[in-house]
Amino acid sequence: MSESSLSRTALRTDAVPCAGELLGSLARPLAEWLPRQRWFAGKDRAIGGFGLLTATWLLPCDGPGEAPGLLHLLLRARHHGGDARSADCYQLLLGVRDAASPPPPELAAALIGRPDGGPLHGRVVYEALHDPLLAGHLLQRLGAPARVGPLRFRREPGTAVPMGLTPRPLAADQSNSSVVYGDRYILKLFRRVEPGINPDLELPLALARYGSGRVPAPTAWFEAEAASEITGTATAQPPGGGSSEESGRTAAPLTLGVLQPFLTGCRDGWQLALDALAERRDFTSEARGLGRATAEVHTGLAEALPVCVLGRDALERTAEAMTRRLEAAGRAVPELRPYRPGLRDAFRALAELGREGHTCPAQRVHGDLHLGQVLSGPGGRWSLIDFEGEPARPLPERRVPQPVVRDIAGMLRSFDYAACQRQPAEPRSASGPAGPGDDGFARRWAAANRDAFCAGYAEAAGTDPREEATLLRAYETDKTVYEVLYEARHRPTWLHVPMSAIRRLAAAPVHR
Ligand SMILES: Nc1ncnc2c1ncn2[C@@H]1O[C@H](COP(=O)(O)OP(=O)(O)O)[C@@H](O)[C@H]1O
Ligand SMILES: O=P(O)(O)O[C@H]1O[C@H](CO)[C@@H](O[C@H]2O[C@H](CO)[C@@H](O)[C@H](O)[C@H]2O)[C@H](O)[C@H]1O
Repeated sequence: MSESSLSRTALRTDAVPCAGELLGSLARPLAEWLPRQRWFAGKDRAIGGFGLLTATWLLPCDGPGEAPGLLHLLLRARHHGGDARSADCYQLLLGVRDAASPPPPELAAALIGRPDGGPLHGRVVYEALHDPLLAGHLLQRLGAPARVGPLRFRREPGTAVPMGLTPRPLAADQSNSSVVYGDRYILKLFRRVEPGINPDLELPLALARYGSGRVPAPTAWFEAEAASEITGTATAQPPGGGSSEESGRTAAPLTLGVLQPFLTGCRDGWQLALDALAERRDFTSEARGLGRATAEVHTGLAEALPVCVLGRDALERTAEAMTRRLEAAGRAVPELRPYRPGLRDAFRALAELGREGHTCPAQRVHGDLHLGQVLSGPGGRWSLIDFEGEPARPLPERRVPQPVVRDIAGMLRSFDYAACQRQPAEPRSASGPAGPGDDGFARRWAAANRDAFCAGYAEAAGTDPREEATLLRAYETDKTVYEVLYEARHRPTWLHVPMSAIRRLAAAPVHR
């Protein structure tokens, strides 16, 4: 969470009595469990303390032997040595059972721990989404718009949510957590949350209301209300942690989860691309269709949401921001440092474009488009999902209108990523994917699909992104820098994938 949004976030611990003690009893198990979660952003630093923003019983846990309780928490995890303003805010849904009737063995992997003292003493807490009883209860809540303490459950008018669908948590390696209900709906629970509507609700809702058939339309969602008053504070430290004081106000509600139809019979673009590569099969017809689908979504977003034009100042500021991201990534990833001078040229050329009087239309975009974010359904029809944007960027930044080439650059990078996968005939490396130089086929395959994607985009949009070479180059460079940081943090054995593109981009002259 950014400093400014954090300081505006008020505390709402009124929904649960003894919130401070509650947090105190959870601090130790959470300090061990949180850093192991894929969606936890602060893996590189120890947790220094927690602050509770809201705590809400969605199902009370009343006494020994009772049915499981469902406890909703929004808490801040402060990094060791950092202050409250550098803390991230996370959403947790905890199952709570009496230790005398603990969760059944099939929930063993979902166990978080046994709180020591406080109101949860003698209880077992675990990931609620893995418990069919509790995941089912959440669906009921989504089907019946209501307020529960600081939480508000909402449903799109004219929709209904069927009850009794069997839940299963999605096993995918995700930035958030999802549950599929009876293969009919999928609920995405956002993990690291910030004040403001999440673009993964805002954009699909706007597109669906506009009439786009390229996105699953949100059926229901829930959010934490903006609190106008500071109602209290509760902090707790894990073992060895320091102290923190928190206070503030918030203006915007936080989007916490979105329910949307589950698209059955689909495969994601990443799997399809890898299959095509493994079978040495042409993929250009699919890539062309994907370009068309992307252009249609862009047209819908431009119709449904505000657009603007980036002039000299805005293009210069964009180039500066890209340069700052490059410098920051260079500080974090030493491998990137030698290539910075060549990469900066791409950003300089963008600023120069602005100074020469060029302008560029900007609008809301997907923000993190890649082959894993597109699903191919019956007849090969593409749908786009996950409009959250790059999870590491502050939410206000993700909601700013941008040139459409940002998404195009993302997808072009993805074809390059796919081409870095080792061919099945070769032994699979335990240390991540191979390099793009493995064979000429993969390199040609990526180039052909990058072209086909742009051609498809041009067919539907009427403008060919390849004609905006300076813009595209700057955005592709910026995306690759982001990927370097992402891989260094999350999948170090994949770091060489964006690094091979960095070498190419840094060496190739920038043509204007
Ligand atoms: N509406 C949907 N229908 C079918 N599968 C979906 C749908 N939405 C998401 N998925 C599946 O769930 C996975 C994770 O969803 P995503 O929105 O990308 O989550 P995250 O932001 O956590 O990465 C996707 O890769 C896709 O396989
Ligand atoms: O899908 P997410 O919203 O979690 O996006 C993040 O993770 C992606 C990886 O899962 C990452 O994408 C990068 O790897 C992909 C292959 O796994 C590749 O297709 C993309 O082009 C590449 O950027 C994405 O950057 C990150 O934000």
